[in-house]
Amino acid sequence: MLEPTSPPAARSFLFGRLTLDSLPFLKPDLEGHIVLVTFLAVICGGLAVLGLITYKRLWGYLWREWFTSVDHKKLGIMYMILGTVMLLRGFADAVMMRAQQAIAFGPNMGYLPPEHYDQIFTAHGSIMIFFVAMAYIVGLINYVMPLQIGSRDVAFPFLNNLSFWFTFWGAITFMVSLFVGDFSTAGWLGYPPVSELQQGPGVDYYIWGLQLSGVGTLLSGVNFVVTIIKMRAPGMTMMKMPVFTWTSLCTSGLIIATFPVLTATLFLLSLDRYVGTHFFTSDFGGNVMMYINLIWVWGHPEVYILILPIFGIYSEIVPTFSGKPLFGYSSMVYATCAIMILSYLVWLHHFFTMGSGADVNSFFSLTTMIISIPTGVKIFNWLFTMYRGRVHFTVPMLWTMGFLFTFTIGGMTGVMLSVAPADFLLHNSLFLIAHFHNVIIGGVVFGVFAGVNYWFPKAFGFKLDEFWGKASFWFWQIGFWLAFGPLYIMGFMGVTRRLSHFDNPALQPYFIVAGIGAALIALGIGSFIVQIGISILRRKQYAVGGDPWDGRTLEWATSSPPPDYNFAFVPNVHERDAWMDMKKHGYQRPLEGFNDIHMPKNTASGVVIGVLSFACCFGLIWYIWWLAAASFVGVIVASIVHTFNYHRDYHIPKAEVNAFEHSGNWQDAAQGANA
Ligand code: HEA
Ligand code: HEM
Ligand SMILES: [Cu+2]
Repeated sequence: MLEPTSPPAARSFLFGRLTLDSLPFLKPDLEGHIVLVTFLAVICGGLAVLGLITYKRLWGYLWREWFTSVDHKKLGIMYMILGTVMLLRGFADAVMMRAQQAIAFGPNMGYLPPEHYDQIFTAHGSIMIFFVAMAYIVGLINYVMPLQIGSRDVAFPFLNNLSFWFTFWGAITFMVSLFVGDFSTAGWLGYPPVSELQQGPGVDYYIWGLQLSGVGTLLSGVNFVVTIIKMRAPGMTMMKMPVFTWTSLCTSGLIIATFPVLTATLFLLSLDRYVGTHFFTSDFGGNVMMYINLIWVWGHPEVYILILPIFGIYSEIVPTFSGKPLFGYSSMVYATCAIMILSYLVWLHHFFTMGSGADVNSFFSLTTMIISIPTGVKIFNWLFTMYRGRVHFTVPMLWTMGFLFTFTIGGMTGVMLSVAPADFLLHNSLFLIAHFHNVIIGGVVFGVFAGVNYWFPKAFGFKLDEFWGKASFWFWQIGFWLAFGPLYIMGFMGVTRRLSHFDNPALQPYFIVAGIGAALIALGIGSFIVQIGISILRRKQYAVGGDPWDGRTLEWATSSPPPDYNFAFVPNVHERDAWMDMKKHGYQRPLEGFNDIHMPKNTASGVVIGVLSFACCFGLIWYIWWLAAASFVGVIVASIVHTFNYHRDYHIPKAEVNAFEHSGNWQDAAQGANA
């Protein structure tokens, strides 16, 4: 039997099992060269960025205004930047897989050996879920939700900063594995026995990267729930909350209930790997199915954690650009809650084929199908909102239309998979791969782009370029169908997932089309980056006021970008769509009578605890025990020291508030609407 760890001979006290052989870019083969080129590119790019920051003397500014910031708006933006950088990484992995599968037929083995291909799909899947989709979602909730409920920050601002750094260092852990050591080959959910028996540090990178970011996410979930429950503006009852806030609440509830399961499961897996227990392999009474159940008890709700806030984004965009209140507000809220609860009752649909028997399968089949009903309620509510509305086809609305079309099809193929007997044929086929990219790209990714285009003017005071926004949309939309349409077809023909080589040459044309689709998606990502760049260059021309879209919810009641304190006076809420209601009643922004505003102060503790936690994880990954122990003690000490910091708040003097409220930053609603 394989030993879970490498032979002790290669270990030293100082460096644990880290040796020069652990550096893949020193290996003289093709893979070594690929990693070397990537490594050099990253080093050069990194040095260029660091050099530029130093040259422009930005370090102090970044440290004071961003890294140590507890402002939910800045943290939100940092999450969005993290998500975008990781999207480039995750997409690079996808392109490598598409290139391999387009050429590896018959005698041609392609350019990636199987163990490398396996690392790539594992890294792609886990990066896309944890560091792209989750980072984007936590970022958007962070930015928008406190503004929507008329609050000045989240409930625990320091915790928010700490969450970000945990997530950030989790992402760095994954990135380091590219150049030092290797990565897990066990898939994005780390199934044993592979995850238990794979030698080397790969699985440990996976475990500790996810532990760091998982704790960060859990803390964000707690923060959001408390914020939404306790910090709403006066008059905003639960049933007057904006739908995005509702979906954020439900998602945070799901996070609180499921992420501890992930943490515990990965902890048990690390016991199996580090101290030789056997929770998840058959020796001594362990059981693989235990892991499969636990990981899906987290994994299935996770996909609804991703989609619920995105549904919230569409629920804000559709009414704004249809010039009507959302159709069926209450049914939207109840549907969200129903999905939240149902998402706990379906996890077994991921392993219908693993021997639960017909009765159990039927139960999970039915619960899965039932989720289509609240989801359908939402789809029809959006359509009825548009019906007889004056629909403006702005870029956010375009993404929304693309979502309605694409996601509905992806949802339907999900329902096909939920038919247990059909799943015996489709499980682990390319049909499954097409299903979930269909809902994740057509739902989550499109929604993030819709949300970014919608709220960007709020965050930066200027709109994003329309032409490049539309270009990005069409490249993604067409690229998606070319990339994943062939996978549906091949899935029906029985082609399974996670293959790095094929014998049947008849399949090659499908994979080539899929490759072309990925190329179009690359153009879509490129257009998005050009869109941001051009808009920054033309920011004067694209400048807008506080309320560029004639918005309905409170985030549009303040300036763009909002001041540190969000609202000089906390708004009073009387109706749903509070800001639209205020506008209808001839709201005038008060220009006098300001008070000092009590705000949380920035702190370096989050940065320090984040770095030390990463050092601890790195030590654990490489068996550098002194580093792990020292940095663990460091984390505890830094946390205790932080509790003795009594300078946690400050007041923005009323003179400063007064100056801002009279400044050129302000364009009032009426002006804003026409800007
Ligand atoms: C955002 C992510 C997301 C979302 C929203 C969904 C939504 C759904 N998923 Fe999917 N799914 C994944 C991400 C997601 N999934 C992932 C990542 C995997 C695979 C992981 C892996 O193995 O690696 C997976 C795998 C997966 C499986 C396992 C298959 C297998 O391993 O063999 C199944 C089986 O039941 C399934 C079903 C469904 C269903 C029924 C929905 C429903 O929620 C869809 C509901 C929506 C609609 C139906 C469309 C709109 C509705 C109407 C217009 C109303 C009318 C319609 C009807 C009455 C039918 N999914
Ligand atoms: C942008 C275009 C994308 C392309 C071209 C792409 C391509 C691929 C490919 C080729 C695979 C491997 C399929 C196989 O097993 O044979 C894969 C797997 C996967 N992808 Fe994507 N993907 C994209 C975006 C995304 C996004 C945005 C997410 C999630 C947010 C995602 C999540 C996953 C997951 C979870 C897996 C499964 C990994 C595993 O098997 O362990 N992908 N993708
Ligand atoms: Cu599921």
